[in-house]
Amino acid sequence: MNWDDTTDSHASERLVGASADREDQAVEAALRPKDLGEFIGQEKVREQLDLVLRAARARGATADHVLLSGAPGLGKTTLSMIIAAEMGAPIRITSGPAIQHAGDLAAILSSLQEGEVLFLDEIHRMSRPAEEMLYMAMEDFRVDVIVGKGPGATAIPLDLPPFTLVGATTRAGLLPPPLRDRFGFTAHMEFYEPAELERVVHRSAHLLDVEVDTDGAAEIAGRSRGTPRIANRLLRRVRDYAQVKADGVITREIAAAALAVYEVDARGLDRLDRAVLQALLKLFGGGPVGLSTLAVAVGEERETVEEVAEPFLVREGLLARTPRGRVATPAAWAHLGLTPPRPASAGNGQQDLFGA
Ligand SMILES: Nc1ncnc2c1ncn2[C@@H]1O[C@H](COP(=O)(O)OP(=O)(O)OP(=O)(O)O)[C@@H](O)[C@H]1O
Ligand SMILES: [Mg+2]
Repeated sequence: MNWDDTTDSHASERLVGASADREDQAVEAALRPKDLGEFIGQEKVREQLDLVLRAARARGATADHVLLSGAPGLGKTTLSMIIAAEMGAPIRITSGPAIQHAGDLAAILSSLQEGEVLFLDEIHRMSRPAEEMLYMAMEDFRVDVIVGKGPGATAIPLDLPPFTLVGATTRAGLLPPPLRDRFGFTAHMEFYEPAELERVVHRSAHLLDVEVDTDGAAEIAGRSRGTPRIANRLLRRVRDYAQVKADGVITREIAAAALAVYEVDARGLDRLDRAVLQALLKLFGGGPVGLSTLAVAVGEERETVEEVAEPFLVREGLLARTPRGRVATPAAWAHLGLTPPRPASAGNGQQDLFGA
């Protein structure tokens, strides 16, 4: 069992989880931007990638290998498809966990057409032997196919047509340096600004034939945790609400009322996030408190608190991880509408109790 699995299973139950759930998978294809021009935000990545692809096209060459890193739902799969589309090349899609043996990879590589894009999702979860085969394939467009077993085994070199590997990972830090170094271009995807997510909401609303006004889109964007996938998911839930409870048009009021039903607050925190903050503030005076204690207080596993709730709370500046434990920031008190206790050093009577 590894952390990825724990996190994914919890995350996919949440409306604000960043991993794709079944419904996302069904509708995402329809919402994916098809070319770089349609791809919203990530200005630097887009500009750089545009140059890489244009130059390759001008040379009539296959594009360099591209590594895309970034949190779930930020557009890695989407970009890989855009790369293929921009190069006018077919795309083959597979993932690290699907390649357990070097032979699996050899079979895929040897069937690629010239110029084809091979999208390798979750590349950090590939097996070691497959990874080593990939080094040679990326660098020399060649693999050694091992035939036979034991002392009689021989390596038969096989030339591959030039192809473009697009690797995606949520954890660039887990990639071995020799693999990372073999990518000609590495793009790190950042979380999106609210204004960019607003554009995502407007674009998706248009594709889904839903009417949303400026404030309505802003309200959804503000609760989407910097993540287009979450923006699209919240939009679908708000659309349902607008259809059932109103005239179908998404305004700020409708968006806020709908997301209140789903317990996603104005900053995109859900019930678990708020439970963690509330325990930290109300039971432990804002901390510091140990992770295990905090987890028991909210009735969750340690890993769930650490992997599912905390990253966003930390990113939002609501919670800090310190060597002495978890500590709430002033912003956390403000967000829950609570008043922080006065610090002991300000002299609030405790000194007298325990002093000489
Ligand atoms: N820049 C963008 N502009 C518009 N929509 C986007 C953008 N990036 C992502 N999306 C939308 O968000 C959804 C999720 O994107 P995508 O599947 O590419 O994320 P991912 O990074 O591959 O996630 P994972 O790590 O879970 O595989 C897609 O349906 C896509 O429509
Ligand atoms: Mg993906």
